[in-house]
Amino acid sequence: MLNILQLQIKVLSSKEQTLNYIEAYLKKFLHLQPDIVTLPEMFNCPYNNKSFPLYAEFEGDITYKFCQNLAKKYNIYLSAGSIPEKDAQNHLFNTAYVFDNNGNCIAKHRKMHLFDIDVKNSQHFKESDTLSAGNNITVFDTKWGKMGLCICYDFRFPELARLMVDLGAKIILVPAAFNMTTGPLHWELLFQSRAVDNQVFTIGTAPARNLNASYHSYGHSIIVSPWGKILNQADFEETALFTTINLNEINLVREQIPLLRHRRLDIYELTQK
Ligand SMILES: NC(=O)CCC(=O)C(=O)O
Repeated sequence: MLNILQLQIKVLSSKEQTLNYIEAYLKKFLHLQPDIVTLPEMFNCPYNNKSFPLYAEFEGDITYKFCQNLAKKYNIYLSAGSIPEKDAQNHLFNTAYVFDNNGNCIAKHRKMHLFDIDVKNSQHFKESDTLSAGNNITVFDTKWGKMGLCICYDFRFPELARLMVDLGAKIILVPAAFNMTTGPLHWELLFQSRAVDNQVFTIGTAPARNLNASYHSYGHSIIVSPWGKILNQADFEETALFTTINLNEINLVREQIPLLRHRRLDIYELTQK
């Protein structure tokens, strides 16, 4: 059994205030004894290209340290959403970290597929105006087994999820911030599809909607079982989702519907370069 707490928080314009707020908000739910706490994509920065360079931090700076301490202080695994990260060459990345309950960083993922879309008379966003793409598939060990980590638009690519599962991931963590055009159509569908195809738990954590922000998050943080069942889902407001999952469900569904074994790997293969 694994207790998951997803914090669908609002992103404030002051980074310091957001970090303080996260700690205060988390404290309200600690009595539930979460094992893993998850945060949204770009949780310390308004989601827009103007803000990414302004809020960006080197690895090990204030937000990183805050997350490390939070994990250790409250004895939780923290999937620390994502933040704008800068490197020594001043490249910016959309980067997700996971910390264990001793505050050790056990995973780092730089968003591989940048969110560049242009829907006619509707949602336009071009992350590549400011951000560079990461090049690594991220699967990491925990005491509950292997988990995969990707960020929002990354999750649209079924090849990535399948490669994570081939590397042993049993849960896929997705800090995300879908929008009001694609969210209502694709959000649930994607989390259920990836869960059903790969027979894993999928966990998407989004920011709460802020109508004063330039980008309106769809919210709807979600957790789906390997059967494809939505176990819990938020609406758009600030909230915390607490869900207990049974990892045995992965084996059960895989024994009863042996999709991964039934693949015709003699005919086709998916390989990582
Ligand atoms: N932040 C993102 O990557 C947004 C992805 C999104 O909204 C989509 O439709 O995909």
